Amino acid sequence: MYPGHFFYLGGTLMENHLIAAVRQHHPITFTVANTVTSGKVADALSAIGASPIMSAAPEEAADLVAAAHAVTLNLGTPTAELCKELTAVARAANRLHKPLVLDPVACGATAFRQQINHDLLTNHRFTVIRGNAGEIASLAGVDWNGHGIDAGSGDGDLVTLAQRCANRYQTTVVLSGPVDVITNGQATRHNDRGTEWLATNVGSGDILSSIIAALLGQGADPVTAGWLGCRLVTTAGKNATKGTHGLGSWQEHFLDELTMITDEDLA
Ligand SMILES: Nc1ncnc2c1ncn2[C@@H]1O[C@H](COP(=O)(O)OP(=O)(O)OP(=O)(O)O)[C@@H](O)[C@H]1O
Ligand SMILES: Cc1ncsc1CCO
Ligand SMILES: [Mg+2]
Repeated sequence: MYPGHFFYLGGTLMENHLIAAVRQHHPITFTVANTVTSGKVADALSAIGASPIMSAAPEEAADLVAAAHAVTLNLGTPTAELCKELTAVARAANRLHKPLVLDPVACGATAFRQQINHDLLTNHRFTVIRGNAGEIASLAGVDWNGHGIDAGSGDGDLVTLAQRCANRYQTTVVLSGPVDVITNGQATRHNDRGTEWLATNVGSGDILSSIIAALLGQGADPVTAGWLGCRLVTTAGKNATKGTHGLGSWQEHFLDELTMITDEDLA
């Protein structure tokens, strides 16, 4: 824990104060990013008040984890070389007790991605796994028609799916989509805000995963961080639709809304 971190108060975390705390303390949020959305994730983190840093060099993995308040492994563009980095970062995060988030992008799409995710989840402990329904189904070993980086389609109850994944890996799962499901296998929360622009925008999920890490870095418990991360992203996304003409203007408004968001907006 760090000075200024928030603790449980009478059993309830002061969710609203977490945003203020992030703006005041700027938790260093280290993302091993994908090569597509790295800049978008850094901008979104900066907009909410966090201090982003991205790196893919195993040589500095331990030093960066030591400096960071929380870490995200985003598996959007994996390579054999990057696997050294992923392992070094995950090992350091567990050793130094830093919150660790996994974004298993398109993990069911190829045997290569399946193997990397399997190895990471077998050898390291993750605080949160954040993925869409197709990704969480793949990790849970449930049949699903994934669609590249998108959720695709499948049968079954999303809460059961998320709980199964959480129990399998002893972690908290944030299953994102039109309704977000956040569960640690026992406690479960939902967030039903949003806009289809979030699905159209490439990297909304990547942004969400790293924002959840920033909230964990500020001392939030995993279910609270997952729920509040979803609430932040979907509220900013929804408010950004005003005066939007297309994806370009929505993206600009979205960053503005993330910057200006208030407790009343989130309520
Ligand atoms: N159809 C939708 N309607 C409303 N909100 C949505 C919809 N789809 C996704 N979202 C919101 O978008 C955010 C990102 O979730 P999503 O499931 O799209 O991630 P993802 O598929 O991993 O995205 P990406 O791969 O582009 O990073 C979540 O906060 C979720 O609530
Ligand atoms: C489009 C795309 N391809 C690999 S990662 C990525 C960004 C969404 O995660
Ligand atoms: Mg994704």
